[in-house]
Amino acid sequence: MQTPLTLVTGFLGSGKTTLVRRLVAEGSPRRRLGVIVNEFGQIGLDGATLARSGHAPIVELAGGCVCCEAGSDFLLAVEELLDYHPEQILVETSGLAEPGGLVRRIRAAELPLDAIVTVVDAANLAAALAASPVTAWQLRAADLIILNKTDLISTERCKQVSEEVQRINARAALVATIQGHVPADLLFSLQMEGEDPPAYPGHRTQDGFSALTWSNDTPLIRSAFEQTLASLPDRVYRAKGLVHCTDAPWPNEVHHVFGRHSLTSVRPQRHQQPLNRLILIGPDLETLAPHIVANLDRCADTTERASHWRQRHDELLDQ
Ligand SMILES: Nc1nc2c(ncn2[C@@H]2O[C@H](COP(=O)(O)OP(=O)(O)OP(=O)(O)O)[C@@H](O)[C@H]2O)c(=O)[nH]1
Repeated sequence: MQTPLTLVTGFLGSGKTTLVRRLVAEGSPRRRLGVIVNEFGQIGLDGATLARSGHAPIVELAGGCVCCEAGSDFLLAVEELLDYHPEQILVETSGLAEPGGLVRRIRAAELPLDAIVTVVDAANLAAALAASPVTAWQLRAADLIILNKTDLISTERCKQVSEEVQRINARAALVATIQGHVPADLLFSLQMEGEDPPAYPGHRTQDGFSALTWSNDTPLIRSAFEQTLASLPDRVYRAKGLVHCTDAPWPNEVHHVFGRHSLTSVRPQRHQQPLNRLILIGPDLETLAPHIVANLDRCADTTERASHWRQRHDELLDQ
């Protein structure tokens, strides 16, 4: 029997990696997982995040949506993963992928597809729907909708958002979650019903989204960096990356989703090059790029403090 696939989709920052990370960390009863993770930006970050969470084999496809630019590499990624003999393959699409195009590829390759799972940021559904038609396509394609981040809204609001989601897709099962907490058994017992979602070729060019990559090799002043994140233009819907600040030796995983940001300290890695990197995603970021890059560059700490930090950082890693 061929290894079945489950697609995990959902708009930028909705919590797809959080869900997959949990499944990888907790493992799935009876199923050895393999993961394909697709990123819109040129630098893949989610693969490293997932690798820190467990032992499942992971293949990363960066630099475009798996339904279009990265599509030709998708089958190669499946083949690569099959060398590890997984019993279930999770495919995490980029936040801008439209599932119909990917389903078409999967069907053409005669791979078994179990179900499409769509993760929704319950606190930002309206913003995501306004940001791109992809949000509604992802919802309509779903067999299971995971209404995530319900900790950020009231019970009353959660009910309204559930109703809105059900107006878009009345067929899918709906589960409200915090941090993508869904039992693996529920997720892997799904079977696709109904017709395949339609494909929307060329959706990326119509959307006008772009990814801006920023990196540098000097540790940052935390307060300045946080201030810069807080004042990012509204059009930057999503930013993520890994940065080092001079107040601590550990790197920080950075997330920014529709104006809300967080920095979480993670395990250090030796000789990480570049020291800091951030990917920012939104429509037509080219015009904003010089301003954003200048503000981020200004967060670098002084040469003297940076050299102290490097010494402390290297000593710590040598211990
Ligand atoms: N408050 C809250 N934050 C959450 C929840 N789930 C995820 N997050 C946070 O939301 C941010 C984005 O989560 P990810 O899992 O990286 O989202 P994603 O959909 O994989 O993002 P992209 O791959 O960039 O589209 C991170 O800071 C998560 O910690 C939740 O239930 N509640």
